[in-house]
Amino acid sequence: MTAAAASAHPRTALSVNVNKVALVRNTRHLGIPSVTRAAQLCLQAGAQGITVHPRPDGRHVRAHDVYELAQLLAADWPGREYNIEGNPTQNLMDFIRAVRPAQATFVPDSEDQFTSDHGWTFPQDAARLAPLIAECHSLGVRVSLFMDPIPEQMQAARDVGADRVELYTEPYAAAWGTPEQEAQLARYTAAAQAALDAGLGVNAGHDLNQDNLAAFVARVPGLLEVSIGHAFMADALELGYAGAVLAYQHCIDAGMAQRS
Ligand SMILES: CC(=O)[C@@H](O)[C@H](O)COP(=O)(O)O
Ligand SMILES: NCC(=O)COP(=O)(O)O
Repeated sequence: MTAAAASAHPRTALSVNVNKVALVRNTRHLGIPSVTRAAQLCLQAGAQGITVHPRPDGRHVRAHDVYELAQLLAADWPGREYNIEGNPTQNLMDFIRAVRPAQATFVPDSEDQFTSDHGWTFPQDAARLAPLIAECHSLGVRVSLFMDPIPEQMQAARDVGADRVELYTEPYAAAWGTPEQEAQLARYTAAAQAALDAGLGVNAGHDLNQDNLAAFVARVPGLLEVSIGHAFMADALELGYAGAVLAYQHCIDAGMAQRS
């Protein structure tokens, strides 16, 4: 990538989601594998951030993890970002008020949801999100809204006060390697451009992996951050945390090199 191109496109940041380390840890009362050690090793290897999604049922990341990770990042990694995800009408705001992370990602999940599978919808969700977004801003916290890749929804996300959107990428991942792959990429490219046109930053996440990441980075304009957990941790079981960070950074750099 030329220097001019590099300066034109900020490098897409990798935020490692450590939910699944906590999931395994919770299957015994031994405290291993350590969530904070996983984060430390990922940050040492160059990850630009750590993401957690402390769901109300405590199935994986729990309150103590949220606070321990906040202490780790503040003490050892002041330049890296902490991204806390959740539903702001459930338990998320208590964590945001206590921790004041770099970013809060609002996700419209129900308490017993298997995993995140949809974004916010406007105008229906605007009235209840606006004051919560304003409160995050008063605390100095950036707000990203988890969104489906629908261009027509992006201006409304901006109008409610969001700084960024996180494009929900499961449909893209599910189409990878099928005849639908290109159509999905075009869908996310259009949604990202609409977000940029509305003055939003663009994040992305859910089911991104080493196979589908480079093409996404190459084609989706203005991609500031990808948050990756499930596939990352599956790869880390084979590569180690540092090896997985390097592998995913390689995918990001390969995608950056293909950007026009
Ligand atoms: C919002 C999203 O897509 C993921 O960040 C979410 O954290 C996945 O949650 P689980 O790890 O509980 O599947
Ligand atoms: N916001 C997406 C995220 O943090 C991790 O999603 P996944 O890679 O576990 O699907």
